[in-house]
Amino acid sequence: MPLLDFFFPGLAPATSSAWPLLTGVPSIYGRLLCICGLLLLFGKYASEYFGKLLETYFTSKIEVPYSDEAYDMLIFWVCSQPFARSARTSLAMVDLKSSRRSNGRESHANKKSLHYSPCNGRSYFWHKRHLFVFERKRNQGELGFTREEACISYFGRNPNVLRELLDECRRYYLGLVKNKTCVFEHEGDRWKPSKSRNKRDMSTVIINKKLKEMLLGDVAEFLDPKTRTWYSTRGLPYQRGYLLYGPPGTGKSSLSLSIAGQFDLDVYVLTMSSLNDHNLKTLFAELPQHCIVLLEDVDATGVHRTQDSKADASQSLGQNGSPRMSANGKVSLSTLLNVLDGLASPEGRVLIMTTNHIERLDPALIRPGRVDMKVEFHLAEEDMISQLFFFVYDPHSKTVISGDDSKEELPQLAQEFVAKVPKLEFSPAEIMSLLLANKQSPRHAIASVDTWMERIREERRKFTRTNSWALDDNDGL
Ligand SMILES: Nc1ncnc2c1ncn2[C@@H]1O[C@H](COP(=O)(O)OP(=O)(O)OP(=O)(O)O)[C@@H](O)[C@H]1O
Repeated sequence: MPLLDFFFPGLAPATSSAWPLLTGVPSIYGRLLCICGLLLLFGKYASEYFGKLLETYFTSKIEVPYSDEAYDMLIFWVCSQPFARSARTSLAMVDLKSSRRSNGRESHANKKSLHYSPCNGRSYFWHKRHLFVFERKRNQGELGFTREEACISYFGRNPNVLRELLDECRRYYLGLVKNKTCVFEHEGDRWKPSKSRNKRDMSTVIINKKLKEMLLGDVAEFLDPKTRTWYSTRGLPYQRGYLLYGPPGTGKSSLSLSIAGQFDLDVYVLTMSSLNDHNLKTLFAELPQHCIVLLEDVDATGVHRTQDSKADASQSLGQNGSPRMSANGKVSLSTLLNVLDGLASPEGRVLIMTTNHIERLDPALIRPGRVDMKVEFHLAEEDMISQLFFFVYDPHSKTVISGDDSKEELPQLAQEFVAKVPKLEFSPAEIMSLLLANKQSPRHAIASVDTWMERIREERRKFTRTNSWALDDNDGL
């Protein structure tokens, strides 16, 4: 017993109380049953004990939280490994690589193919002459959210082996997202990678050439390492802000994604309507260096002007130092202004705000320093209509679609199309929808202009009526 207690502390009391029972049982079968029970108890206890001992002294481990991009790196690599295919309990997900492999032209057979990764429990696998254990757990987090966590361990005491494995996962993942723009969205106060999109070539966004060059030149200059040194020697916060404003469907979001693709930056999208002051501060504090923070439709975000828009950061703290929420639980303007200027903002952060209504924005939000360049987007004028036409039908364009008209005729057809579409009335998005609906035939697009215009105008009239009713209803309330 003392020996048992020495090796397996806690087991001896259990077995000692079972001993008199064992000796007191008169029947041989009863004794055998007791012995089996004791052996089972001992076996379970010993395996747990040795398992813990092994884990504590002879294995190395790295935990990877669900909210971090490293989680995706690990999972995508795991999915590509043979051991993942033989796991008996798996999680099924749509394969990120499938569209890449098929070069965008997915046949029905491999469309949205699934990949499987082991879940709930441990999977053992050999890799580069080491035995690893992959484990995935699900914990119940705050507010009832289920939080996942993965960990990878190996039998050995050199942590570099695990780091090298994670580095391999990282390289594999970067290969997968090559030519893609990684977009992050928030879940509570955590960033989570959402879908990665194919990089959008800058040439596919049609705006005034000079304006585009000016904007790209400004971003390039800002991201130049020399500029960073320039900022730091002067003690200035190394951040830049842009405001893209104009009617819906004029290319503001598309341009933001193209900039991200061109400069190989990740995009962090902030949806202000689902945030409060505390979450906004935490999310800003967790942004990486060199990224784009995209604040879309900033006028519609619910940011409201507080009495003290110039309040300092200390004022937004409650009595016990905890962050004070704005009155309606949403983000207050003062907090937004503070995080944009504040120390929590990362180095090299490019802020892009987009809006359809610049006149609704608080002047403090878009003052120089917070917004360094304002770019106005317009409805399509003559040159833009013509560029959109060539973009869709020009055989030299990357999105070539063979048409029924010869190439020589195209300039002539473009002129006809431009002559039929009124200037500064329709957005590029609307014109694109017409052209794409007739992508096989420019002639057909020209013939459809009148009916298309009529339809768009009617939709607008309906929309205005509905909106005015909604406003009347609100007035009534
Ligand atoms: N200037 C443009 N050049 C090329 N495509 C455009 C342009 N503007 C809009 N489009 C097309 O129209 C669609 C909508 O564009 P986008 O979302 O960028 O507009 P937006 O100005 O951000 O609109 P909103 O203000 O409603 O968010 C996209 O699919 C895009 O390809």
